[in-house]
Amino acid sequence: MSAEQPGRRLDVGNVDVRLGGVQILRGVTFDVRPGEVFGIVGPNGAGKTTILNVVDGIVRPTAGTVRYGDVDLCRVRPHRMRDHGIGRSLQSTHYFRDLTALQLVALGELPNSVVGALRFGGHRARRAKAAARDRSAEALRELGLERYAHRPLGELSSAVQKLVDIARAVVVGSELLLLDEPTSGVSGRERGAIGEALHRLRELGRTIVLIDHDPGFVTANCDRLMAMNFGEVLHVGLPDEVMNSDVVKRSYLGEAAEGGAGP
Ligand SMILES: Nc1ncnc2c1ncn2[C@@H]1O[C@H](COP(=O)(O)OP(=O)(O)OP(=O)(O)O)[C@@H](O)[C@H]1O
Repeated sequence: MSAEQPGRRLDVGNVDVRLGGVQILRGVTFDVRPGEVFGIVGPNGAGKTTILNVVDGIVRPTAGTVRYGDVDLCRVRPHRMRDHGIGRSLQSTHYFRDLTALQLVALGELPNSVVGALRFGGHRARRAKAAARDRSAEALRELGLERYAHRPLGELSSAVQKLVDIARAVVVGSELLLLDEPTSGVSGRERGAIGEALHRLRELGRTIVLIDHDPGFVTANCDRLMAMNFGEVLHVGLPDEVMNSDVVKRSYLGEAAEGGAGP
């Protein structure tokens, strides 16, 4: 990407994580610039999801720093990340198949609706609920999904279900979106729709950190990539540079480095 957009930068510095006596992350350092799509790649168990868990406060680092602009995210509780503009997609929407697209997106507004009802009751609670509904409909529109608003998720294609959940993440966090495998379970043909949505979100000034296993998808849709293995960063840089670096080919692509198939 060229000149940096205005906005907040995510800075992860020297993060270690130990869980159950096992070292999961070691010295992980990277930054995500405002308005960029930043991809994290690596084999199963490399520590990718743990990084998203550290950023949104579900896992606390045993050492290191995580800052978003001037906010120390290590001091923010997970349910307060929304106050700092941070939203996250679900790995699967399977348990919500009976909800309509609009209802799933509105789950992102639930804390505001519930707080409104408990605090104010009656008329103001109804207003808070209507505002939540409007905001959810707007997030669906932002991703061109308004025609699915009243359809149950279970009737929609995997790609559209993923996009609806990304719209829910947008409702939760308006600035920084953490997307865990947005193309998993989505056919190659439909992945283009996910890529287009990422570009649209970026045009609207949102910053995206995503994990994905599809080298073609991340190369086509990310501004920069970070490759990991065994809880450590192997390489951060432009997609082609990372995917073609010797250390990544050896550690991540495995056989591909010797002329075989990739993951
Ligand atoms: N709560 C936990 N307690 C102990 N070990 C854990 C815990 N959570 C994750 N791990 C281990 O940490 C390592 C990294 O897991 P993580 O889910 O971050 O990897 P990943 O790169 O996202 O993998 P995948 O691509 O399969 O989702 C794995 O070996 C995993 O078994």
